Amino acid sequence: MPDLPTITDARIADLLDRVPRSSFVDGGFLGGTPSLPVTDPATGRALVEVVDADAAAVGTKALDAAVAAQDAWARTLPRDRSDILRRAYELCHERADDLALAMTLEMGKPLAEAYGEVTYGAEFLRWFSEQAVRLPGGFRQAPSADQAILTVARPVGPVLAITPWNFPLSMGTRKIGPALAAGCAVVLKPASSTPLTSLLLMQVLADAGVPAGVVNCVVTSDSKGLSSTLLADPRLRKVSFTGSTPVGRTLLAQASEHVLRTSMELGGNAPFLVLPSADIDTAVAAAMPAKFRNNGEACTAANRFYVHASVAEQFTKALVEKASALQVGPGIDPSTTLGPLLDEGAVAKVEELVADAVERGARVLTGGRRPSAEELPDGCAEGTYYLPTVLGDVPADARVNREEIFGPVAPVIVLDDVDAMIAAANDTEFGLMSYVTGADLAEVTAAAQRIESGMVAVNLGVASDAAAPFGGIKESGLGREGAAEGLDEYLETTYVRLPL
Ligand SMILES: NC(=O)c1ccc[n+]([C@@H]2O[C@H](COP(=O)([O-])OP(=O)(O)OC[C@H]3O[C@@H](n4cnc5c(N)ncnc54)[C@H](O)[C@@H]3O)[C@@H](O)[C@H]2O)c1
Ligand SMILES: O=CCCC(=O)O
Repeated sequence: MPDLPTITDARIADLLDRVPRSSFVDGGFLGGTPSLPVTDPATGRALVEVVDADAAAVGTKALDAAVAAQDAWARTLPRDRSDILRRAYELCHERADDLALAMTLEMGKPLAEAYGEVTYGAEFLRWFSEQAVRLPGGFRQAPSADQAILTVARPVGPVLAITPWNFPLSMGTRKIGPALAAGCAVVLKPASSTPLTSLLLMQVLADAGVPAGVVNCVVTSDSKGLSSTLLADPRLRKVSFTGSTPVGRTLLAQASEHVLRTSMELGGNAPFLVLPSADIDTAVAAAMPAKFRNNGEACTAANRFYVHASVAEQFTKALVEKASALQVGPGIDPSTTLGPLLDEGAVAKVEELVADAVERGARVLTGGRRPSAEELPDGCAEGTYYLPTVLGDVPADARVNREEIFGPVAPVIVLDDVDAMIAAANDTEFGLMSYVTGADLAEVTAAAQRIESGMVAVNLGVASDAAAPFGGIKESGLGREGAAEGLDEYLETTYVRLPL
């Protein structure tokens, strides 16, 4: 990680002056009058306004462009698609300062983490540039005849990619990378609260040589209008969604009309297990990013800590110590390690969940409130901050055990039996991420295999990797992103039978 740059008002003004402010369709940014504010959660002030696209009209225009570009892109040599993706990866790194600052400004993550996301997000472009020239396919002899079975991978066709605000760059590249590698054209719809990073990504892709129409980006506050228009259009062949489970459910229902391929990366409720054999330093070192990375606003965030009674006191004490040492402030300040939450609604939800837990008997061990204006740097009083929080004695019926907190709150539940810890971990409709910490390999492996989730991190707080299949089971989603599995989501298999 390079030293973080000093962010001055002039630097922010320069970026905001250059960042595109409207939808990107058929190779160009559209005109229009900006009216949709993008707010800085660190100060509560509007950064810029962007053009709020008419969902049906601009959505259809974007799909027209994607459909027109689809065949030629599918026929573009895999080597050429690979080279373009590779160039886009390089450009993301060359433009890391702009991309990172845009993310910190529009959603609040600390600048160091925003640079981390540039690396992570760009990696999907590099990984899939390498996969573009390794499309699957096969040739085998039919067992009962002198005939052959040939399988050929083909792109599914135009894709609608819908992304959330919490990882504005990587959630886009995790879809666009494999889609372009497979030969699919894309209409991206970013969250309306964080359009700037996606618009900068459009510039990256265009400058890398992605032809007009192959990637389009519709910025609109009317997400329902956009999805209902495009999902009703039979030319669209796939929807890839990252966001909350309720919205995913709606999109799955809409996608059934034209029997679309779907990929669903949905909500989580990750359990974090501290087993009897856990080394406390290792467990806490994993717990900190598992809980507080991205201000606690990650689908993978540890939502519930099930700690074995034999290590509970030591673990909780160490977690409280580390959590209370986090530096709350605006993401652009290099000393900040916990930035503001997205908006007032996000803080209100966290307050509500903490109040519910406390009413039911939980104890606030640190935090448990918003910081006062005096505890924040000048100019940040209107920002949407919440102190890093650890709750003890959290009862099983508290809402924090069931609902995604999406904020910097760690509920600790002490249990004296490993079976009970695993049963509690699995007592949720979600199954995205889980964390297991322990030094006894047999104990850890047994627990990891019994937890119902698409991903398990052992003695680690982050498992995300472009080379790994990311995704959930149960109501956390369908399909995988990243790795070879991530490319398969954008391919259809055609089977050809041949005489030998
Ligand atoms: N599994 C994953 O990989 C993953 C990654 C990041 C976030 N998430 C989840 O996303 C949620 C937080 O993100 P969010 O608040 O932006 O989620 P969200 O579901 O509210 O919104 C996600 C995206 O869907 C759009 N949207 C909302 N309603 C829509 C509709 N009816 N039709 C079409 N689009 C619609 C939004 O504008 C946004 O672009 C959390 O639940 C988090 O766990 C999951
Ligand atoms: O918010 C969920 C995505 C987090 C990640 O990809 O690491």
